[in-house]
Amino acid sequence: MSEILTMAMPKGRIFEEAVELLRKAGYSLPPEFDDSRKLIIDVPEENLRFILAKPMDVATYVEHGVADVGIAGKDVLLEEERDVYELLDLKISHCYLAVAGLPDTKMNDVTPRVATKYPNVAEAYFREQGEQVEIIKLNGSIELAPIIGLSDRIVDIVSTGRTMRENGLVEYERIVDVTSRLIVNPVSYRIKDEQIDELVTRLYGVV
Ligand SMILES: Nc1ncnc2c1ncn2[C@@H]1O[C@H](COP(=O)(O)OP(=O)(O)OP(=O)(O)O)[C@@H](O)[C@H]1O
Ligand SMILES: O=P(O)(O)OC[C@H]1O[C@H](OP(=O)(O)OP(=O)(O)O)[C@H](O)[C@@H]1O
Repeated sequence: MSEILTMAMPKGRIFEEAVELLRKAGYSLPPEFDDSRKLIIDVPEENLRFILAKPMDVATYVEHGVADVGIAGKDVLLEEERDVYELLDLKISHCYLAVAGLPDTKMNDVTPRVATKYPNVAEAYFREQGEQVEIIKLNGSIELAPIIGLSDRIVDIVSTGRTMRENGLVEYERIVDVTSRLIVNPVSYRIKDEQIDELVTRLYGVV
């Protein structure tokens, strides 16, 4: 009998797609996955335990080994740089990170300000461009920042482009494409290699 594998799942918009993918891969997940406020869901028939975390925290649980594997957006992995291995591109929750701002505006020459939920990604991007900027960390509604005069630019997720459009912003540069990834704790990968390989194989077959 193999050990229980603990998987950290991101609550929010990735969750539904991730559950659908796991079901496609043949995992039988109970109705609790469709409508519940539970943060831990055990599925003993599959030898799986699911923990439901904030998307930005998934890699933290996996790095610390309280979850063996997890599903996280590439945006989170780039921002957090956690000590985890990326095993598979699940090709769900497609979007990209971009620099945006009000149309036909230049960055302030003296103190260009960039608002974002992704301070590390933004910092690294502008450093590579040779531009020194002040990063302003926000937790959401990032598109507000240039409209209200808090920043010259934003670095944020774009999917359909609707939020930018409806708030009168334009895209200046595309930074990186984002999809969700299956990640693993390096120690778990050694100890529970057979179970994890099976998970990867089954998911690989349906992505
Ligand atoms: N508009 C989008 N379309 C598709 N995928 C997105 C979009 N926005 C974010 N994502 C992806 O989904 C992940 C989780 O986004 P979600 O909005 O559910 O979480 P969050 O914004 O961190 O949570 P919260 O809004 O509760 O603070 C992101 O890390 C990213 O990979
Ligand atoms: O291109 P679109 O399809 O419009 O999607 C992009 C929007 O989605 C995300 O916001 P979210 O809904 O997570 O809101 P928040 O940033 O305020 O949390 C992202 O931060 C953008 O604002």
